[in-house]
Amino acid sequence: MDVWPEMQNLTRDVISRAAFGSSYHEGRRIFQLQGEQAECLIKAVPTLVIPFNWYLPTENNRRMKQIAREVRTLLMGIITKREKAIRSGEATKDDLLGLLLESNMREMGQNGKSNSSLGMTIDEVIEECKLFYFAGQETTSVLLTWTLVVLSMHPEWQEMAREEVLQQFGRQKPDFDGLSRLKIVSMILYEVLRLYSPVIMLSRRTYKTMQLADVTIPPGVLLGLPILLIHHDPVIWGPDATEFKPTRFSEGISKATKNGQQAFFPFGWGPRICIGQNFALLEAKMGLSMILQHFKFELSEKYQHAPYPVITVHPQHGAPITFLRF
Ligand code: HEM
Repeated sequence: MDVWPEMQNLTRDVISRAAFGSSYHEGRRIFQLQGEQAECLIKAVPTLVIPFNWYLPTENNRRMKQIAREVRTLLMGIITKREKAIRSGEATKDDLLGLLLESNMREMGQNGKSNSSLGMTIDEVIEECKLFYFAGQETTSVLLTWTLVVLSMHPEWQEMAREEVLQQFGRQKPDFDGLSRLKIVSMILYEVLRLYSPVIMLSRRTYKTMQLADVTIPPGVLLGLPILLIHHDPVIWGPDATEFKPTRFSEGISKATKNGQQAFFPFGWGPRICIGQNFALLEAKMGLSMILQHFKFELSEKYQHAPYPVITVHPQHGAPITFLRF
């Protein structure tokens, strides 16, 4: 089976339930559209050097605007339904959207104005929802897909991970405490995040003159932080930088590099570090543990190794893997 769409469905379902309380089916169209939007964006990137190209009514630009409108309408529907349910006391408030709306309504209420500058506008709530839909699933499905591919290529690590999982949980459903104790599985996930960082690059703009070693950077300069490149640099990781070697993380992240340099940042760094990193790692450990508990797996003959970036690193020709129940 091609595990790539399967992992996408899994992580969509998880984020949909955790963040929006709705089932995967309710968000299905939004996910399809967000995926198509990412493809359109990638197509548009080479044309951005043409001045004002962004505003031209090209087919790609028109489709992007259409998608943005449709996603907005769909999210608006979910939000208004939820606002009504909160007001009538019918809604559960333990998912992200519930918490966001409830706190927003309280904020607005306390300030006695519906347009209080302290609350969020409906557009801001929509933007937060879009970000969580995208940030919360695409990245984690990529992590799980590459983990299954890499463990198929390295059956000895697959077996070690399975042994650890079976020792911890047997055939029982994994729980939070047990998942936090999985050492080999964590090392494997870190190594996959290093070699196949779902996000390949971050950007930052200087807001004042900055000094970087002996380079002075004026305000307003856009800097690219090439995560994937740094994660593969032999100067930092050693001559085996491109090899799958989870043992480099056996004493934690800070000891994984050659001279203790902070060079592992798949979730970003600083004040804007990924808000969902613990959620993502827990989800990946849970998904992987449940697969390892029940299946052995290997790459199908049809598999072609071709990681390529569509905002995150996708397997270009899918990830066909054969599963054997045991
Ligand atoms: C393997 C999985 C994931 C990876 C590799 C990842 C990676 C990242 C990265 C690199 C950033 C940008 C940080 C920066 O600009 O410095 C980010 C931001 C963000 N991520 Fe994740 N992420 C993952 C999973 C998740 C999940 C599961 C959620 C939600 C539950 C999530 C929500 C967010 C949000 C909301 C932001 C924006 C934070 C901000 O701008 O302040 N991410 N993520």
